[in-house]
Amino acid sequence: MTGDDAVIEVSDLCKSFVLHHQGSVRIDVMRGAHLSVARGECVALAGASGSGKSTLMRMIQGNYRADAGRIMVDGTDVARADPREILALRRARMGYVSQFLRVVPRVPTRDVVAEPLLLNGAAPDAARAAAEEMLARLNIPERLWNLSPTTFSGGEQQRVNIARGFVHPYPVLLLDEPTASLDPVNRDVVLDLVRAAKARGAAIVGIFHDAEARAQICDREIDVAQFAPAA
Ligand SMILES: Nc1ncnc2c1ncn2[C@@H]1O[C@H](COP(=O)(O)OP(=O)(O)OP(=O)(O)O)[C@@H](O)[C@H]1O
Repeated sequence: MTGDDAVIEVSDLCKSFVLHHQGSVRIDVMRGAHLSVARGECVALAGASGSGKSTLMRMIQGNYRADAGRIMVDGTDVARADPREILALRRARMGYVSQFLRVVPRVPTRDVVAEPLLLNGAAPDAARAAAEEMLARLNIPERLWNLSPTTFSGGEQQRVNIARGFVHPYPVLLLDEPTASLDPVNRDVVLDLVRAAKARGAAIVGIFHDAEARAQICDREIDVAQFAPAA
């Protein structure tokens, strides 16, 4: 694949952490990391625990700052973008699904899921209807839709997160263990959502400890350990 058709293009990426409260110890996590993801492709970040999968994903998301290198995401260099540009990218073009739900307390589940559509200009009725369809698809009982998801079970919260991540057609999706706490039925729903996102052209980067899920939906695996400075 050439860089021209890549939606995500990471190059020469370096990251170390300095532990200021522990004698300023420096941990070099990666040097010269690179990654290319095209439209419609799902790439898994693989590698042993501690090799830097989450760190790389958080840098693509703009949560961790890169020490050097480029992180092009749908035309924006996240490594150099200011916070406003990163927020704009996340709002319209880069969805993120983690295992854990973080929401404003007391907002009903239906509104939590509709929010990405409303932020992107959808009409309230259409956004609510799309949110309900997604919640039904992910088997969240209708009696829960008016409640805040803060008291939901781990698997329910994860499904609300997934509904929120897939309700808007983001061209880029970052998935951090999206099937971790799910039963087989809901896991298959999520795998179908990923397949549909690929079919509409989304570029996806994911961390999947579930090897079978990874085999079903990922086109390639990148072993992040190859970017370790000592390697
Ligand atoms: N915020 C942080 N501050 C300091 N060190 C960090 C931070 N985040 C990650 N690290 C270090 O960076 C290295 C890579 O961690 P990371 O969480 O990216 O690995 P991982 O491959 O995702 O691991 P796992 O599969 O166990 O989740 C580890 O040595 C970790 O201690």
